[in-house]
Amino acid sequence: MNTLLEISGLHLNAGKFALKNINISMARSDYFMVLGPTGCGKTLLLETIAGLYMPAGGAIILQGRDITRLPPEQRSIGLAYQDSLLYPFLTVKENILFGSRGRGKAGDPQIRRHLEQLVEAMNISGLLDRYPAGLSGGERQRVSLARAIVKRPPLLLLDEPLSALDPRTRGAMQELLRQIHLREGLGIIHVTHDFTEAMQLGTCMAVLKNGAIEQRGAPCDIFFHPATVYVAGFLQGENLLAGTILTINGRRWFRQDNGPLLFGPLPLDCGAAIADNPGSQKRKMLIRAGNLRLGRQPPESANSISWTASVSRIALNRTHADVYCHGSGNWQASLSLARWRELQLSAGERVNLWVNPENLHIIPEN
Ligand SMILES: Nc1ncnc2c1ncn2[C@@H]1O[C@H](COP(=O)(O)OP(=O)(O)OP(=O)(O)O)[C@@H](O)[C@H]1O
Repeated sequence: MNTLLEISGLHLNAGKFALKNINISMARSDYFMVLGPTGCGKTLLLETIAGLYMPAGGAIILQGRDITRLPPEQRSIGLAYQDSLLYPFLTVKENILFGSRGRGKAGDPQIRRHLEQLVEAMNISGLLDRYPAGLSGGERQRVSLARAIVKRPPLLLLDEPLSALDPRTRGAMQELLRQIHLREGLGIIHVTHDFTEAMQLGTCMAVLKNGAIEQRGAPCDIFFHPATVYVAGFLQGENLLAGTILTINGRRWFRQDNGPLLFGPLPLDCGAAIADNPGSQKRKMLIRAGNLRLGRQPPESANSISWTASVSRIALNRTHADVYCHGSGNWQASLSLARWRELQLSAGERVNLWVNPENLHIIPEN
């Protein structure tokens, strides 16, 4: 891997809060999402990388250079916040060039040329002579992004850059960020509490819990294979069952607590939790709603684990329908709109639910 940023054993004390043993390794081609609930330390992490806080321990290496103790202006890192303040008495153009002006680089022909390309690509060339007061939220956000990247930093840090935008502007900004990432060739660390955004943009992801990284990996992998109940909960894991792992004739099964269902045989790779720690122990099992199948007829495959339940309600979304059922527990299945229209389901109806063993994921209880 062509490493852009290597953070190892980073510790930061901030009053009663601490960032603990943060390890991140990313390439220039990575779009790294940091995900977590409010107060878990996302902003502090970005600000420590940017140099606004001095860590108590650990190292931050950017492009092979140890920047751990350097002041922010010597780090070559761009930082943009959700509500980045623009200077009200400066035009958009002056705002974008502000940092460069302070360092005597605003007249640099390379920066000027880059500014022209950037404002064109970000669709803000018509705003350059305006003042921040009359700009919309989406326009302000694009201006603060342009300010953060005009000097072509190798690393861009974004703190919830999309959360104040309406869904349509957010979609357009996501596309813009993707293009900037590819075209400008800069690594991005993007902080959010929205896991859909993390799934849509990220090539890698870290989930934070109380100042420490709880899980790190590819977004899709974390989505289907959360390592802990905390991560499964934060990623809104839909069917999270409590139960026990049993060994029957040398094969492992999951028995649902307070219910009749037995799931298995479990595949060997259904979660490190069992391989490491076999025996009859308490576990959680996750079935993502998209992996829970639903129909009027039982499944055709003999390998599927199936049971019956009643439809309690149906919630329509833009791209799919969530069908909530009750029977041997509470269940949520996600159907494509085409499948939902084909089935013509109604509340109270009896249906078959089923899941294939390869879609069962086991998580330790704690
Ligand atoms: N300078 C500081 N001194 C002391 N405590 C701080 C400081 N900055 C932040 N904190 C505390 O550290 C914790 C983490 O804050 P941080 O802003 O990093 O959270 P966050 O994950 O970004 O939250 P949000 O999603 O709400 O922005 C919070 O409890 C916050 O009050």
